[in-house]
Amino acid sequence: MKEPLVKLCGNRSLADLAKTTSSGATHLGFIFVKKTKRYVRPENVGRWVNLLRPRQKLVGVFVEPSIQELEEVLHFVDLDVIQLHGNETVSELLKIKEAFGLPVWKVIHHHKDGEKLMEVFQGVADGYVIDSKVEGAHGGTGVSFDWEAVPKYRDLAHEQSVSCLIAGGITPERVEELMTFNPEGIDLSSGVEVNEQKDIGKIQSLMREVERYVASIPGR
Ligand SMILES: O=C(O)c1ccccc1NCC(=O)[C@H](O)[C@H](O)COP(=O)(O)O
Repeated sequence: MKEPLVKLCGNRSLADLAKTTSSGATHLGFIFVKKTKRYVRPENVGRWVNLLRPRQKLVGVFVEPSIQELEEVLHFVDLDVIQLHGNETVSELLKIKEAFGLPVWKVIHHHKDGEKLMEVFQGVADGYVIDSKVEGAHGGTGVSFDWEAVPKYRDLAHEQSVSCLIAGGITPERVEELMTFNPEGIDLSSGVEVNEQKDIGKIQSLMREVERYVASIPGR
């Protein structure tokens, strides 16, 4: 078992980013989906990351973006990963990979055919984020799915030799329970927020739980 990837997503301000970068998170996420509550302007994100020079990988979250939309963001922000959080097709993923040469993570909204959908993206997606399916929303809902399903998603991604992060309603209080299913990585937004801002206390208590889990891995 390896140390889990930790993605802190939905950074909305320089203050949020200062808190998330100071944690041991491996990935920091930004929502570039217009008309959603965590949308951030790419020019602002470009400025923030230059001020902070984060060591962590930067992930841009999009829903069915056009190539032009992606170009506009990448002009300002040097993303490490493009995360597609909508109903994108294999051919759309291929076009995006060809256009930018960046790793593309596909979000699978957990449902009974989630595994079949991962098979469809085999050899194309460079990673997966498994999130809850909530009517009328794409992500950042604070709603979790049945974590009994985590091992099957993790193993399928492992067979494809790509990463798999679990998202949806994870909180510092519940992360210990989630870790019993040995996810490769976790992705949080609402669970480390208070009043729509990232909360340093919640981030620190999340990272303490993750460290406790890491310390319990045999051979450490
Ligand atoms: O966060 C949003 O507002 C959002 C909007 C549209 C598409 C995706 C969005 N969030 C994606 C994320 O990566 C979240 O981290 C993930 O869904 C987990 O969210 P939460 O349940 O709040 O921890």
